[in-house]
Amino acid sequence: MLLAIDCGNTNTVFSIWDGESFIATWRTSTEWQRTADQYYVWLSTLMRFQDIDVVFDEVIISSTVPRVVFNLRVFADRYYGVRPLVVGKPECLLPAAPRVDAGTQVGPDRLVNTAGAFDRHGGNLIVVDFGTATTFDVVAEDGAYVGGVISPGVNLSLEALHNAAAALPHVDITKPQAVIGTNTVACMQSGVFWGYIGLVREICARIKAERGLPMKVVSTGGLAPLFQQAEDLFDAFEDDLTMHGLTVIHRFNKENA
Ligand SMILES: Nc1ncnc2c1ncn2[C@@H]1O[C@H](COP(=O)(O)OP(=O)(O)O)[C@@H](O)[C@H]1O
Ligand SMILES: CC(C)(COP(=O)(O)O)[C@@H](O)C(=O)NCCC(=O)O
Ligand SMILES: [K+]
Repeated sequence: MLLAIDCGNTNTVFSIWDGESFIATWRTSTEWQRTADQYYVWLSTLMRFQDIDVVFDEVIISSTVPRVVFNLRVFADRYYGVRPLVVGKPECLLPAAPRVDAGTQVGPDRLVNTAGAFDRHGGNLIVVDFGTATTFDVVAEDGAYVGGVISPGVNLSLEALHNAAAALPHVDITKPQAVIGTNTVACMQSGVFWGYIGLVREICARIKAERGLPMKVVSTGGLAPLFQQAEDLFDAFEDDLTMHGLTVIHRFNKENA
């Protein structure tokens, strides 16, 4: 049984893959201080609660937060006797090598999204991931990551307004009824929500023009559902894209080890 761990800057997701489907998925906040023992107590409690009695013989990790990887490695080793595969490390093979500037460290989540999206849709894709940051990953014809765009995340933008302006409150994002807000909260939600609609439309159009090709746009990440219901920006929405990518990379490494 495979345990797949996707650690973003805000949330860490654990999924159990039985070779054909995910039998369970749990989410916790990302905290680099969390120890191997704390991960185990948390995960084993949830597994018992859902009557899931499985043994992990493989673990794969993607982490945008380098500091958490050490404790996740200890967790895999101490409790399951497994040496995990860590995306971005030299020993973890990728189905297609990224084509970027020499010395660039591409975020592992972006490499994983690329592998997952190419497996499902083939090449010439834009993957938009609404996580802590909003990232655009450009996937070439052959499945290679060839660059992209990093924008501030939706919640990060709202937090920045709140932190920098004394009179602006903490606000949760939602789709506003109108563009013209008639109170402070509505004004802030409108600025961020409709601003993001414009950002996504403009960036995707420019990427397509730069590549000179028709491209499919796939969305994923914690806040993707909010934008999926809003406008015709995406050809597909996949909330499990990163997890799927982890299983693709895991399979590729097994087949090519
Ligand atoms: N179901 C949800 N509803 C509302 N906000 C969410 C939900 N899931 C995640 N978020 C928020 O969306 C943002 C991105 O989350 P996530 O995709 O988990 O980020 P990351 O992968 O960078 O850790 C975070 O600010 C998080 O608080
Ligand atoms: C851009 C990111 C911060 C996005 O992280 P996330 O929103 O998934 O937490 C992450 O992919 C990262 O740290 N990337 C390294 C730089 C790069 O990808 O070019
Ligand atoms: K992201």
